[in-house]
Amino acid sequence: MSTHTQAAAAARTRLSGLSFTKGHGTGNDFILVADRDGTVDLTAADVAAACDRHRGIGADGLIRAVPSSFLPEGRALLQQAPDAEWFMDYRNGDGSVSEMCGNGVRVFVHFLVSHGLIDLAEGATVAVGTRGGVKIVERSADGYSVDMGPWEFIYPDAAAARATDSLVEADGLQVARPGLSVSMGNPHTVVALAEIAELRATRLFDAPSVDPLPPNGTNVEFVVPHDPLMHDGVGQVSMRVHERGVGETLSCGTGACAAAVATRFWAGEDAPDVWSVTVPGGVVGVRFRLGAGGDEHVHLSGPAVLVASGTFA
Ligand SMILES: N[C@@H](CCC[C@H](N)C(=O)O)C(=O)O
Repeated sequence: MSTHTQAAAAARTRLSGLSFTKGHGTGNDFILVADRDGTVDLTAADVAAACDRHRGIGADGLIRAVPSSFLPEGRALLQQAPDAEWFMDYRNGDGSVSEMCGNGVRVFVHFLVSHGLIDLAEGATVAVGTRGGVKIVERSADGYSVDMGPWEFIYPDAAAARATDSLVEADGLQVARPGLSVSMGNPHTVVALAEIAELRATRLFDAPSVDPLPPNGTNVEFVVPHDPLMHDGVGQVSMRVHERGVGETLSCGTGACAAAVATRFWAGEDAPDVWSVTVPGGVVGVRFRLGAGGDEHVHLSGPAVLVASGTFA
């Protein structure tokens, strides 16, 4: 047996008997595991085996729902937000950790509600602990809306000078394109393309090359601003994404936020504060609003769907 096969077999043994639920937000899919007493210890190999689309359940990522009090980073968050009872322990499909997942946090809250772990009426909010800080999630009539907090440029000096911060190459694109790197807690590099045909022709099986690569790697979004850019006062973009630690996904919530940040920046002063981002798996909404501290927050809205529950054999 190869080393890889042995590691996968060992991971399957460790996962055996674990209950899970499968869910998605606009096609960005997750395995969700409830860990009420903080005893589920998953290695990167376990997560990769579970997310394997041929030999596992298959998913873009795995989310462990664990009381914040069981994790050092959760306990630190509880000091400032004692109501952030549950922590979203998010891992990418390759087992790596990310700071934040915008689609995942909606599906996470829907999982908590559906499993009776929290009560959340329509219009009510819940505080969720994440590695990217506490996020406030509101239940709406058709999904959830998340206050993702403030955004930042990863290279603020380049953005202030309206200079290119990186060059991005991908299969199917003839020449390297300028990228704008935005942090939503996790890193993103956004590239504008002129036409939908170009977006379709871009091949995202392999990771695009980004030079320079932000210090912790990056998720790469290719966006096409619609023409006209606005419809009924709402900015419109189409997007495809190659996610760090995953590959191409049908949707990325933090990526949609970064795409709206970048397109609004490129569009200038008259650009709207409300955006509709079309991804291969559906449509998510992005809205910019002032937070209580006077800084600008990004709000992400979209659906959350649970499709099946089971137990690892
Ligand atoms: N799909 C997610 C983002 C998941 C994390 C990302 N791959 C990273 O490594 O930062 C989303 O909906 O935001």
